[in-house]
Amino acid sequence: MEGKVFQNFNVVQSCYRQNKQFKTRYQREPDLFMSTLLPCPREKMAFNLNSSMRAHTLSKYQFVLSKQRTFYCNATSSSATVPSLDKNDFLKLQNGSDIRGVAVTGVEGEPVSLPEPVTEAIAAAFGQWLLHKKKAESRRLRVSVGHDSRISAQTLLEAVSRGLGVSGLDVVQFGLASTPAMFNSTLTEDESFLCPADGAIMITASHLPYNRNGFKFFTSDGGLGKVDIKNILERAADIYKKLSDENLRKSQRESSSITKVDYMSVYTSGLVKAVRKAAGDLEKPLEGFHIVVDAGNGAGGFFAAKVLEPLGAITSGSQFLEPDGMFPNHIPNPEDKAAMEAITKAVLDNKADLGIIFDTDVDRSAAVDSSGREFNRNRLIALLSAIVLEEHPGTTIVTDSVTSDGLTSFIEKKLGGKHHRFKRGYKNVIDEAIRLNSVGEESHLAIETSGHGALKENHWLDDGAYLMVKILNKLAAARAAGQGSGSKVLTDLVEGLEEPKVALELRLKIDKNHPDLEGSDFREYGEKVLQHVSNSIETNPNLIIAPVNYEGIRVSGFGGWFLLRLSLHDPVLPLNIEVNICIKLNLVSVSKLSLEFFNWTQAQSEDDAVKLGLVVATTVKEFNALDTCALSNLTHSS
Ligand SMILES: O=P(O)(O)OC[C@H]1O[C@H](O)[C@H](O)[C@@H](O)[C@@H]1O
Repeated sequence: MEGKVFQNFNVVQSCYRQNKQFKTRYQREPDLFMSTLLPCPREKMAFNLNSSMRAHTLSKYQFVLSKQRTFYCNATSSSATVPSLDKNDFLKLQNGSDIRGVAVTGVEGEPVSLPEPVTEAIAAAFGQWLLHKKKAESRRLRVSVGHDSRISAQTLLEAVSRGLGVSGLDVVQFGLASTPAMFNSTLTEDESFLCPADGAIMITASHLPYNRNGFKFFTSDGGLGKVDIKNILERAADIYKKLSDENLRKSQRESSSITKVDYMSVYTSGLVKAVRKAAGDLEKPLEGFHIVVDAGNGAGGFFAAKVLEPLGAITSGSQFLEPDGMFPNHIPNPEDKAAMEAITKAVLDNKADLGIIFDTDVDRSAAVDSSGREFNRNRLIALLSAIVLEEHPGTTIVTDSVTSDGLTSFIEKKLGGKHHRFKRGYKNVIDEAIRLNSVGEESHLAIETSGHGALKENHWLDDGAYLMVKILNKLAAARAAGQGSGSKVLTDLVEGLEEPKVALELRLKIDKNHPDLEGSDFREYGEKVLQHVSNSIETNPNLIIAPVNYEGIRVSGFGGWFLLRLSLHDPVLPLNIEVNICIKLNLVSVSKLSLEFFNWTQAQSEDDAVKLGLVVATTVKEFNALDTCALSNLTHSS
């Protein structure tokens, strides 16, 4: 592996140079350090504007002039003011285990909630949190920072780097990167790439619209969870307040080195090595395979040129590989219908063996076989389960709560594994798999219908690219064993998976301001709705409440099931309904398996879905704060 540090420069505030000893002392005492060193708002805003402009201008020439250069950013006065924000404003930026907000103007009714000063405070807070966590380290800490293709990426990258500098941490900028690569950088042992990083920040808002952005944080223990994110936002609110303290006007800033590193080359070479190893150390195990990639103009374009091509695959027909934060072609999201249609079309048009699609920051993925069948949602889980259960017979597969009944019988009856249907939320699913292992139940795969999937062998990292590597391994191994080419080996692996005829998700909004909430939290109201549905259904002889269920209420009946639960983030009760009428095939002569028969089963399934919808509509009708329009549309569609 060749070390490629292609740019290295230091951002040093001249006024701080005399305080070298200060730095060493306060590195160990972050709170004191922060309260003493934070600059005043006016200086700060000026610093933001000047430093980012100067850094930008200089960096253009640094590539040409030298590999290493030190320059100074002096804060000057400005009339700009930092908007007044309190702890609640910061806490509103939490989205489960991520931070998300509006980073640029342009969408009516969506004011910017993640401006540069807020970003700086959040990054400084992460630095402070990391210093606290790594108290025992005697050396200076470093944090890697990467971003996806969003139009606000560069501005936020600069603000994050300044914020980390405020906390006295060194910054290693990776540029365009994937979320899993950022986590990986906390594990890689290679000093020439300044790895391992003590912490990593990915600037991304996954598949959300162009005006949004946000952050994911990692240490070598994995992604930070909800509790730590809340802690960081609380710290950020305090830091931000101190930024407005006029008494700190004369404060000085820590020096911080910022180094740019081409880390994606390390990460991608790891993926290439994994496939070669699985194929018995063949240099080009995918030679002759035609695989098209759709990156949706996110960060995943690297997969074609840096992973597939070195392995020998033909990638012509790949599309939307260039980063473009306006996402002009489709949303980079395997859960999006238009996105899946686009990759399916590319596979069919190019007569490719396989199609691969990523979300914006490559922590999710899906695939399409040569006939245009999607490996997505339950079918992707079934495929990965089949691969993992071949390697680890009997292992437990942990999934989210909206997986189908057909998947359970496929995993348990066909593959001989155990299906543990847990909660929605990739972090919940991964943490549950880790917990199971810790109490002696072996689990090697945690995967969501959203396309987030993590393997024990890959440090429980939800990596869309690594999921695809597992699929490529299967293709390459089958070819090496002379078991034919193309994607048939994959399609055969999911043979027997029973898929629903009807699968729908309705998202029923709770009006947070409705008087029926009586000032209470929407979650409390949502829980009341769920309790009421449960009580009403208990006595219904046509319906069975799932005895083991980890969120909301899951009910079977009318040839299918529904799950009503509280959204992880929004004032919404998502309702999933799936129906697959079961016909005993031995009672139906093969001649009847015609289009007519297919249409009949479809119509029956739709009727059953409506019946399940009606059950919910009837039981929730007294809850006036719940918007049931989507349910009415369904039940009146029959
Ligand atoms: O609860 P919901 O609103 O349906 O959202 C649930 C989803 O939220 C985010 O997108 C997470 O990344 C997913 O892991 C999770 O499944």
